Amino acid sequence: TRTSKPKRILAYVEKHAVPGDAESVVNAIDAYCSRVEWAMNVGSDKGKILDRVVSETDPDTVLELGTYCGYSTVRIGRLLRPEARLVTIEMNPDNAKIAKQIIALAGLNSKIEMLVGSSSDLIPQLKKKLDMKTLDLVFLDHWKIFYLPDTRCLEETGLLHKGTVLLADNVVCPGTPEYLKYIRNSSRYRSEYFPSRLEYLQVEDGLEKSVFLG
Ligand SMILES: COCc1ccccc1-c1cc(O)c2[nH]cnc(=O)c2c1
Ligand SMILES: [Mg+2]
Repeated sequence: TRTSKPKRILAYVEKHAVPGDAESVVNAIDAYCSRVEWAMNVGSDKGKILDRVVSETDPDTVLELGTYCGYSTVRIGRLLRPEARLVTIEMNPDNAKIAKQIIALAGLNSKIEMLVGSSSDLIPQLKKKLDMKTLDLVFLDHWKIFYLPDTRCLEETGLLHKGTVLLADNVVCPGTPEYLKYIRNSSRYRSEYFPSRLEYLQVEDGLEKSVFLG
């Protein structure tokens, strides 16, 4: 097929964003997806909550699960200090190709590394592959059935430290019942739900913030 939704989003960003201006990239994607065609970016309402959590955490190391077109990758990356690092994992190579171009256009290549593959395969390799000591922030925004197994894997690979923040998108819509049940009942986390709206729509959704207690 000639174009795909991610390709149409990239074309719109190339036309309307200012190269090197991450904010203009975020605004261009929101303009396109609110006016032309819906896409599963975290969006601006939940994005403002994401911004606040990122700023309060002020992380040196961030892991994003689920890149899609790179909207939240850029949204997070624009708030990071120059020496901070964000690793984002995307399993769809076509999406990864588009996201790489959107991240480059935002001028964030120096802070962001994209890995293409399954999170379950790549998480165990993070420690040695990227000399990842531990993660300060994890943004879960990929397939909902992977939230819990990937969280268990992060625990077991020693990538979480006392105070690591897990922030999960879509805990209401489409919903992540197993993940919520685990994280809210575990004595190893302190969780808080931030109600919001599904991106570009009036449907309820929200973010679950969970602090690892060690
Ligand atoms: C493909 O379903 C799209 C959809 C349809 C209806 C409601 C929600 C969603 C949705 C919203 C999101 O923010 C998402 N974030 C990450 N991975 C997703 O699969 C995802 C799905
Ligand atoms: Mg999402």
